[in-house]
Amino acid sequence: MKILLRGGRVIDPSQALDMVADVLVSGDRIAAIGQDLETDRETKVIDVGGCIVAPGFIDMHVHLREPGYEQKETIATGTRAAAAGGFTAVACMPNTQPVADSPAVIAYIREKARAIGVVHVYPIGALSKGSQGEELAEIRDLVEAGAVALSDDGNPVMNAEVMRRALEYTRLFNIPVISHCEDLNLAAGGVMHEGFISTILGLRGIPAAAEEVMVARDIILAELTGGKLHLAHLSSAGSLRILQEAKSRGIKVTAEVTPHHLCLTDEAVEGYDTNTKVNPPLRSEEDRQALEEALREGLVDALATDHAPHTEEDKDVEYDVAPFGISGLETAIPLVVTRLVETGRLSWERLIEAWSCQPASILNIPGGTLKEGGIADITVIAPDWEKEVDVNTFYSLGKNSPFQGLKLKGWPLVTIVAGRLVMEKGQVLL
Ligand SMILES: NC(=O)N[C@@H](CC(=O)O)C(=O)O
Ligand SMILES: [Zn+2]
Ligand SMILES: [Zn+2]
Repeated sequence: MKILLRGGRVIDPSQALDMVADVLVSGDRIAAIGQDLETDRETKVIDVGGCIVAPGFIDMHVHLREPGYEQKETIATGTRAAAAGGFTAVACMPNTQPVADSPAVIAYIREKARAIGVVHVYPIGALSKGSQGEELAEIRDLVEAGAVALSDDGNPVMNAEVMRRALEYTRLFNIPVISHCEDLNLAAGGVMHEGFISTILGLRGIPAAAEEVMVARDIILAELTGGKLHLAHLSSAGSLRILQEAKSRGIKVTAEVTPHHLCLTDEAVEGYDTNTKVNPPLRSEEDRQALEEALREGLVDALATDHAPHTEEDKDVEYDVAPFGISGLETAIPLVVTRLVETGRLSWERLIEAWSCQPASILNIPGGTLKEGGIADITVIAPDWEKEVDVNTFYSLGKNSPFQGLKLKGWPLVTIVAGRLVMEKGQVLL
């Protein structure tokens, strides 16, 4: 099977490539990039004139919910949501039931993904047993089973000594520790950003400091141990100042931001829509602008959705008791394209670097490049394709999006995974 993507703007930051060209896929590999490539009768030709052709987007932070919470999402539905959203690979968080703290759960996820998934799935192992933050998980076993990183995401690691040992031990395997930075005592029962709006709405706030003190702590521990630290879903300007200082001193730390923290602020909570309830919370406009700038300049390395699907039942309750999370995979790319790329605040090159090259490099997984001979994971985006977000068309079981009804441009047009056409014009083909 061959596929020819004809006449797109091919942007591959890994090779400093930005030109109008054809891309030929043969089997599971990139066969050639060039002008007017020849085709034979077996080649499926897709006209991508006016579109962006990029190395496959990798979402390094998703919650697939399986095993245990299959009513929220499954590996089958979550990977289809990823393909529909323009992603060729996802890394999935271990806060399942049971928690992915054993080789058996990691193996289960990988096997299920191989059998019925439509994009690559890289499991992240739990850092501590049951993600309780007390006793380290069997890290060697998790890595041998295929975990690409360790995290207790969903929960912070409150015990600094446990975090220290995780950062120390993971050095042996050269994998990152992904930290959900939240001091639970400071966050204490909060449900949104602590500020003027939380006061007006009468909702309990989570101060930015709850994140920032943990960012500072984890960076200090990364320096102490030499371990690789990756900071998940950063939300505040203060976190970025600490990150800046750490990077300027050469500490091994990387960071990600989400589309929702780049596109919304705490003002979105004003209608008490529980789909705006997310952890960390949507923060102030000043924070949002700082995140945008940090992504643009490369202080923040990567974009990630933190796709956190929940059922309508889960979310159809009072703001105070609703679970945290946004179903993000199927709006992520058009949100960032519409708000940041089309407005000239983020280049295509930087977008692709942050959502393809960097995640591959941070997790040390295949992808992030269109090099000839490499695996054919490709994302095509149609910058001019405009349509409204409709959660009813999501492949994800999680319809919990605060972006319902929003008109966006720059939808993903084609997703190719290991040479297989898995999505065309928004329709998943497998
Ligand atoms: N981000 C969220 O609001 N929710 C995540 C947990 C997490 O990423 O911390 C979830 O698992 O639902
Ligand atoms: Zn988290
Ligand atoms: Zn998460």
